[in-house]
Amino acid sequence: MSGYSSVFGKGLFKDQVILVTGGGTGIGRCIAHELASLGALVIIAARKLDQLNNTAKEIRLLGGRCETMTLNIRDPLQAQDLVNSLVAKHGKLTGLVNNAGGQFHSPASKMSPKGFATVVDLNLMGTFYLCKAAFEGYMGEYGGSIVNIVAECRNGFPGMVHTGAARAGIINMTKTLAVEWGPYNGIRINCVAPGLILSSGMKNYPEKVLDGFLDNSWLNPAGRMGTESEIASSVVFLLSPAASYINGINLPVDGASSLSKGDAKANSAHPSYNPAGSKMAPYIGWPQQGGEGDGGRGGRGVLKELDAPEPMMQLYAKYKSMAHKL
Ligand SMILES: CCCCCCCCCCC/C=C/C(=O)SCCNC(=O)CCNC(=O)[C@H](O)C(C)(C)COP(=O)(O)OP(=O)(O)OC[C@H]1O[C@@H](n2cnc3c(N)ncnc32)[C@H](O)[C@@H]1OP(=O)(O)O
Ligand SMILES: NC(=O)C1=CN([C@@H]2O[C@H](COP(=O)(O)OP(=O)(O)OC[C@H]3O[C@@H](n4cnc5c(N)ncnc54)[C@H](OP(=O)(O)O)[C@@H]3O)[C@@H](O)[C@H]2O)C=CC1
Repeated sequence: MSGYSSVFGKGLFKDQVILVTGGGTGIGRCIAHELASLGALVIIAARKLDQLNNTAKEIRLLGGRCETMTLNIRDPLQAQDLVNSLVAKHGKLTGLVNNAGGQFHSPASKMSPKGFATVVDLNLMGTFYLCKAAFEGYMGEYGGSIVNIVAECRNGFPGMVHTGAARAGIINMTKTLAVEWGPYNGIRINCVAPGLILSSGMKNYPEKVLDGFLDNSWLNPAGRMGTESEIASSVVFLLSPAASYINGINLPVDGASSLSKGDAKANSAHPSYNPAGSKMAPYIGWPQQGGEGDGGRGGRGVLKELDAPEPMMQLYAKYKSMAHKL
């Protein structure tokens, strides 16, 4: 169609040098492919060089540009060195995707302090090191765009308290950096929060946990897991000039599963797990006008506290009998 000009096209990132951490596998690999197909020179970095080289080879075979560098994101000096040598070689670092990360499944009650700290160190600290290195090594002077891959955690993260805390920290850090760094030649920094994604990352989980992920599909309005491409396309958008006025956001890409999550089973390993119902007394704000006997049904001239199907009314009556008395 004539008269329209869209940034979306093969040359979208043609002058860009974009670093993708964890770009050898899974979601990072898919992001690297997508960016290279749109013209970027993609630098993929992680610990295992063989995986990185395989991905770089795939990209080059398809006509894209990709280089590899080894990196442990838990080491701030490695992050700094990598950015400095990359900028020395290519003259710029216009984009950064902090995708490397992960965790293990464990109820909080069974998690050691070191296990918690390890995952916070990997995800939260690792992301901070790379952001800071990119700012100091290039973006602070010339601008750029950063996307942090987190995990959907808006309702907490039952079964993975460490990563929920770390990712929430990244989301908040992102907001702060958007404000602090926006004025530096328009740095933009945003998050993408994947829900359950069919990716190589799933290989890290034992069968029982995977069964739990699959079981959870009924809580997901999409009725399915997501794809790596669904994450990559969101990253492409946020890195692109089409998102030039978007800064400091977190974009959940989860089929709305985080809006419907209610995974009370996640802590079932603890001996005090009580499937019969919570022992925490509910708070009910209605005045105790009808007494407890009517279960909030009204009648005898008093206010009806709840208008619901009978099974819910019975539950409400139970809650009323447990309720905090103020
Ligand atoms: C249940 C239903 C929920 C439904 C809703 C879900 C919606 C979203 C789902 C999101 C799913 C997420 C998927 C992904 O993220 S895929 C990416 C996957 N990749 C990974 O996760 C790999 C991550 N793992 C690692 O990188 C490392 O294992 C890790 C960094 C975590 C640890 O490596 P490190 O070598 O540093 O650790 P150590 O072995 O030295 O151990 C340090 C302490 O941590 C404890 N630990 C480590 N692993 C485990 C484990 N599997 N279980 C328990 N504890 C563990 C270890 O014991 C050490 O502590 P202690 O010395 O005190 O014992
Ligand atoms: N798949 C899913 O359902 C979800 C994934 N996520 C997140 O998305 C991101 C990508 O996950 P996914 O592709 O599924 O899983 P993968 O396990 O395939 O990807 C993780 C990548 O991170 C790299 N990595 C891990 N630790 C380090 C480190 N210390 N330094 C440098 N690189 C590291 C790994 O490479 P190497 O081992 O070579 O270092 C690997 O390439 C992760 O942050 C993950 O937690 C979030 C929510 C859901």
